[in-house]
Amino acid sequence: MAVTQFNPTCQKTHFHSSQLSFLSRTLPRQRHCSFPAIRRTQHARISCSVAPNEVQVPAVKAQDPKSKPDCYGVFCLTYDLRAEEETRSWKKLINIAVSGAAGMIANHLLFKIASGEVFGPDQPVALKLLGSQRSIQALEGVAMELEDSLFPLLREVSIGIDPYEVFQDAEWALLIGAKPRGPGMERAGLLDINGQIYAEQGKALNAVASRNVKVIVVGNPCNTNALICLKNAPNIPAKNFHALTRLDENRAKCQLALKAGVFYDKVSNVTIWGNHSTTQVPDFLNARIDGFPVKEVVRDHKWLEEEFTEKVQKRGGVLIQKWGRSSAASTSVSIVDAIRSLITPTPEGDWFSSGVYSDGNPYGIAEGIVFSMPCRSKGDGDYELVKDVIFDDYLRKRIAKTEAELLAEKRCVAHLTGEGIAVCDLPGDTMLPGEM
Ligand SMILES: NC(=O)C1=CN([C@@H]2O[C@H](COP(=O)(O)OP(=O)(O)OC[C@H]3O[C@@H](n4cnc5c(N)ncnc54)[C@H](OP(=O)(O)O)[C@@H]3O)[C@@H](O)[C@H]2O)C=CC1
Ligand SMILES: O=C([O-])CC(=O)C(=O)O
Repeated sequence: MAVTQFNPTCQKTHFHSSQLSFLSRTLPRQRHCSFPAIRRTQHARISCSVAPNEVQVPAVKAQDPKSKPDCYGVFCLTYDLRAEEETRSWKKLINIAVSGAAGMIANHLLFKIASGEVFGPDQPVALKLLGSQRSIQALEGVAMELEDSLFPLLREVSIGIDPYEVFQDAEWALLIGAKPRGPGMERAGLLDINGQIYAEQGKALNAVASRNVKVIVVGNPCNTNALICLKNAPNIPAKNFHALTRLDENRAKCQLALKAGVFYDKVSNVTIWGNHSTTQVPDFLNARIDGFPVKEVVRDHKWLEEEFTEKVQKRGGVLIQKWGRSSAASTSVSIVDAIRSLITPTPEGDWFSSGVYSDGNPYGIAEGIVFSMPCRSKGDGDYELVKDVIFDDYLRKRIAKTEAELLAEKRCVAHLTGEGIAVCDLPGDTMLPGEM
C-alpha cells in the first residue's frame, strides 16, 4: 500500500508499506526525528524538528493541529485499534503523559502502566514521554525497552522535549521530572527552579491537555509544585491536581503493621496530613488495625507519637542513606496505588491520602494550598473529602505546623502562582523526606 508522506521540507513522497516498516524501525533513532503513528487508515504524519540533511519522514494528510504528536519505532507500525476494540472488547485508547520519563521512578512506572497493571487488562494505552535535551537519548533507550517488552496494550509511544506537544490530549499527566536538590542549595532555590518547571508544564496542560486531565505531581517539593501547576492551568479544575503522598501512607501502614504484628492488609484508614516533607502528619488517631482504632491495638502511645511519626517522616532519608539514591521502586508502586484509588471505588469505610487543593475542605485547614487529606472515590477519577474524621490536640498541633510550612512555601513562590511578589520566610525545619 502506498502512503503519502512529507519529508521535513514538506515535499510529498510515496513509500510502500514495507519501506515504511523499515523506515519506522530505523529513523526514530535519528536524534531529532521521530515518527507518526500509522493508525487505522495506514496514514502517518510527521512533525519533526529535523536538520535539513536528515532522513525523510513519513506523514499523511496535511497536519491538523489536533492530530497526534510523534510516535516511536514499532509503535508507528500499522495496527487497527478499532478492530481490536471490537474483537477484544478493549476500551478506547487513553493518553498518559509522563515527565522525567528517563528518570529512576519512571523507569519502574512506565512498565507497570504498559503491562496493564495500572489501568486494567482491557485498557490500551498511549505513553507520551517528556524529557529534555539532557535526557533525549536516554528517553530513546526507554522507548526501545518498551518496544522490546512486547506489551499488547501499549499502542503508542511518543517522546519529546516540548510539553506543548507531549501533553496534547493527555488524560493523565504524571509529573515526575524535577531537579534534585544539590549540595549547598537553598530550599528556596529548589522551590524556584522546580516551580518554574511546573509553571511551564501547568501552562502547557492548560493549553493542550484534555479538559478533564488528572494530574499527579511527584517531583519535589510536590505539594507546592502541584499548587504552581494548577494555578498556571486555570481552565482545568483545581480538583484534578494531586501531589503524591501515597508513598507516605504506604510507609505509615508498613510501620503500623510491623508494630502490631499483622500483615499490611489489616491496616486501614491511614491519613497523611499536609506536606510531603518532614512535617507531614501520619494520623494514628483515625487509623485502624483489623477494624479497631490503632490506639486500642498499639498501647504504646509514646511510640505512636514519637517513633512512629518520625519514622514515617524520615523514611525517605534513611532509604537514601542505604541505597545512595531516593526511593524509586516503592514510589512507582505508590503512584500506581494513587491512580488505582481514583479509578476504582474506595472500599466501604476506608479512604486514601492525596495532596489536594484545600479550598472548601471541612477540616478548617487554610485554603489555597495543596494539602494531603483523606479522600474517597467512586472510581470515576474524581474524589471527595472524608468528613467523619476526629481530631485531638496532638493532631491539631501537628497539622498546624505542616500547614504553616505549606503557607510559607506558597509565599515563596508567589511570583509563579500569579499572587504577587515572593517572600521567602521558610521555617528552619522545612525539609523533604529524603533530606536528613
Ligand atoms: N512525592 C514522592 O513521594 C516522591 C517524590 N520524589 C521526587 O521525584 C522526583 C524524581 O525522582 P527520580 O525519578 O528518582 O529522579 P531522577 O533524578 O532519576 O529523575 C528525575 C528527572 O527529572 C528531570 N529533571 C528536570 N529538571 C531537571 C534539572 N534541572 N536537573 C536535573 N534533572 C532534571 C530529569 O529529566 P529530564 O532531563 O528529562 O528533564 C530527570 O530524569 C524527584 O524530585 C524526587 O525528589 C521521589 C520519591 C518520592
Ligand atoms: O526527598 C526525596 O527526594 C525523596 C522523597 O520524597 C521520599 O523518599 O519520600
